[in-house]
Amino acid sequence: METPPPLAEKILSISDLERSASKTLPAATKDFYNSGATGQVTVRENSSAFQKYRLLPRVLKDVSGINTKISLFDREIEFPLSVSPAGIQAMAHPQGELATSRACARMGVNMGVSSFANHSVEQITAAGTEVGPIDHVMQLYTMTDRDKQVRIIRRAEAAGCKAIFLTADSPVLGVRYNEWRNGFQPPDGISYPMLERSSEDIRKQSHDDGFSSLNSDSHSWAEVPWLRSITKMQIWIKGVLTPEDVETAIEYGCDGVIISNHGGRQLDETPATIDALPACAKAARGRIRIHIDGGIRTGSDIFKALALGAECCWVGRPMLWGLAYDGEAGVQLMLEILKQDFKRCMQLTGCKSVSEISTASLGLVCTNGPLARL
Ligand SMILES: Cc1cc2nc3c(=O)[nH]c(=O)nc-3n(C[C@H](O)[C@H](O)[C@H](O)COP(=O)(O)O)c2cc1C
Ligand SMILES: CC(C)CC(=O)C(=O)O
Repeated sequence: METPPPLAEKILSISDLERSASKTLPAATKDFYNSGATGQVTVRENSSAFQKYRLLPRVLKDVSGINTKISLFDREIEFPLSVSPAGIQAMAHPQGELATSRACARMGVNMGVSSFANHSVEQITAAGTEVGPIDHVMQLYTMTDRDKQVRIIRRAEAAGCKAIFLTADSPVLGVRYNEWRNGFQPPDGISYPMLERSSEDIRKQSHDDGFSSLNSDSHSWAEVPWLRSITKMQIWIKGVLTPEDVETAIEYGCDGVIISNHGGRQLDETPATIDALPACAKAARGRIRIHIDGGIRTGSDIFKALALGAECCWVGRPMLWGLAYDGEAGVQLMLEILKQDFKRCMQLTGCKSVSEISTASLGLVCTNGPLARL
């Protein structure tokens, strides 16, 4: 009898991908990837908050030849999405970040490289650029060892990264019951080349202690002028949720902010990023780039985020699910699903280019009453 093809299951959506990938992962890895902090309130709300909004299509509009592209780092990307920096991708697939980089390049989107990557920034950028045009950004934590931090910055710059994404929401790790219950540690053989940590070093400590020993809890906005003084790369702040911090990022001359709660993995019960976005975008008044991540799982989520003021969205877990499902091809499938879904959403709402997406296409669901226009 013929054996069925290995990937016979039809993956049509990111939830299909999540379901299928989660079955293939060891329990502690699945929990590490999928869970968040404390009561998981923000993890859940990041996705469910999108449901407050309804799409208001304009009909009988010619949507042949629509254009989903946006411009970022002086280049066009295929649609307003890129892959967030997320650590320890080799647990999902041995090729980890190399596979992600290739898939992003093939699909014409950009990628964030985590400080906790399992391949070096040089290997990751090379893997993508061999496939096609792609820009990378280097994610950075404020570290206790400043020399090591400078080495990461120099290496990222030499490898062609366009920006530093300074993660600002993590002076310490969030309260993650799953990691503590499971005694989470990356499996043997997995290293952090950017942090100059061998697998042996990593396995001497709990994940939480390992993080605290590398990262400083005495960070401040003074990081920004310090970074400016040592690099020409753009400086973005990742983890902003308030208009006040958008204003401060502008004062400090940052190039962009990512409206992010770290996928609900840091402080639980922060607002869903889609709920934090409108006030942040309003405060920005076009003076700084506003991007968003957290809970984005469909093309209409991307559409709603753009309508509410984001220039581009980023996804973390969907990439990890893609990797676990089928390595590079799985990440490509994830991006293909979101791209096609976003394109259909634009066509069905009557938007021919990304610049036409606005609150005119959104309504807000009210508990007792008609849909409110924004
Ligand atoms: C397993 C995992 C590891 C992550 N590692 C990092 C990291 O090293 N640095 C960082 O700034 N954010 C990290 N993040 C957060 C992502 O960059 C991003 O903010 C988040 O995943 C977006 O939410 P989503 O997963 O719902 O798309 C990580 C997220 C996950 C799920
Ligand atoms: C590998 C981790 C320390 C990265 C992180 O920021 C996270 O788990 O959310």
